[in-house]
Amino acid sequence: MIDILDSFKSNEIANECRNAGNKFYCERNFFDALVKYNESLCYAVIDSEAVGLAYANRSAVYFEMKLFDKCLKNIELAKANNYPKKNFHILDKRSQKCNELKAYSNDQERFLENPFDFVKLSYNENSRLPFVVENLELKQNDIFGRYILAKQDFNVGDILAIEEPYFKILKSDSRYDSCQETNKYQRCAVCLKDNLLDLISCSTCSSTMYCSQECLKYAEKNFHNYECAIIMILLKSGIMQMAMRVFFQSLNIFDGSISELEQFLNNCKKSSTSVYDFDFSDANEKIRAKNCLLSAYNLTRNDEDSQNESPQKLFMLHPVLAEMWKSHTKFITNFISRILKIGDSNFHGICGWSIQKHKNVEPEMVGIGCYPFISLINHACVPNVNRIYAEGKMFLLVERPIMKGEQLFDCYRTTFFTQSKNERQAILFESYSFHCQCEACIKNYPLFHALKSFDKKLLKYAKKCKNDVRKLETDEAKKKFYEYCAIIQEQYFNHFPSSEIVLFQECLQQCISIIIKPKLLFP
Ligand SMILES: C[S@@+](CC[C@H](N)C(=O)[O-])C[C@H]1O[C@@H](n2cnc3c(N)ncnc32)[C@H](O)[C@@H]1O
Repeated sequence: MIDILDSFKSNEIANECRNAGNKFYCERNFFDALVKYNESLCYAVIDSEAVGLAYANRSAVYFEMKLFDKCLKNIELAKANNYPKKNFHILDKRSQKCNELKAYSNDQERFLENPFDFVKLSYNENSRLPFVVENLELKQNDIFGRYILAKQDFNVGDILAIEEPYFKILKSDSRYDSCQETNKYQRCAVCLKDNLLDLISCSTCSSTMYCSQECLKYAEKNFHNYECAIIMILLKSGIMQMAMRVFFQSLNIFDGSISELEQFLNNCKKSSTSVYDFDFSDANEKIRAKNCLLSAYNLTRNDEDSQNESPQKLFMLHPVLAEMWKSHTKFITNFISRILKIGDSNFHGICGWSIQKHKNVEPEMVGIGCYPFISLINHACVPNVNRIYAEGKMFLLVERPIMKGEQLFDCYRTTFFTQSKNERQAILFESYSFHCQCEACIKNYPLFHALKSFDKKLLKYAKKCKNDVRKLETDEAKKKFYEYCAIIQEQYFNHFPSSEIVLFQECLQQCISIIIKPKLLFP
């Protein structure tokens, strides 16, 4: 059973974690050392020596990693946070060495590339939705519900949207596939970035860290004011954690007034409200928050299987929430139940790349997010766009040519060349209650091994590219990305589906992974 008290500070645990970190440090396992030092920092009682010791030990790792600015910053933090004065000379010596070496080396900086220097919208932005290109429009029909239509031709490699979720949570629950229990000590609870593990702790609980004072203040204002006291239970509550986050953030838009939140939602009952009804270029934070709430609250949901878990137990753990529950039981029950139903078909797992060397091979699950624009895109087993995550944002990459008047389709779970039509139809119906009628399902496209080839020489080249692509350096991957886009664009109209095109599409995805992956890795 999870104990709510487990989430509070304890110098005994802080010391244990620091000792465990020291063992990793001696083995030069710097990643695990930093994770343990972060855990130690999180458990350390505010204003105690344990806080300073955790920062000091982190500075030692950054020194070894030649991350001199981070080392110096952590030395300052150690000194400002009760590191024993009698040992200041150790930090002063490290600081001096750091400054000497720093003058000769800016080696590490070249690894800190921002993926969004490469990943940019390919066309003018929509003036009201600055994260989406302008020549797309929202439509609706009986088969698909809402859908997104292209108002111009788009080419392979184009980027049509870069969406950042307003509602998102960091997951630290290993019951989820590839999600690490220690994520809470590896990533910022607000922006989900790792900041090379240079995180600061919540001053009250022992399970929440941030990459900056800005993120810490944002959390305290927007959700952590409620979450802090019940964080251990929330972290283990599965998708309920996300529903509760949406509730807390929504409540804080109205400065904690549940009556105002209820009234606001009652006044905006129009069920078809989508991102296209709002102006997201408005810089006013409150207006943006209300727009995000309404565009998430009106995402499609399947009301058929109605019974969801009640959040009552969670509300009873917190005096302010317990009062709210008593006065607004029906509203809260309906709100949480609606978010859970919306989540079933709309929330996306957020993937990220570990900065630990041996774990940087496959993306890991980092969190859950709500992306109200990307959620308007329907499924096809033969998609024309691909959803890709980088630094908590999701971008839409065109992976086969899209003609003016065509609908955008992404792939929810099943692609035509890896699963048979029957399998795909069963999975989609069970998870989303629709019968897929995409071109792959109607024309019964073959599985990969049965796909036709149209040019033996090109097929040989595609296989070689597929083999070599993982080993590319970032600059080579950027060049190859454009080469593969051009091949797919040129061959698509006469030769899709074919082995060559599917292989080049896979190469394209690999190139993007190489471009967006962190380069500075910890042993
Ligand atoms: C993420 S939403 C997509 C946008 C949705 N059409 C809307 O109106 O908001 C997912 C839901 O859209 C519908 N959907 C998605 N792909 C579909 C398809 N290929 N055929 C029919 N319905 C589809 C299903 O109801 C599914 O649960």
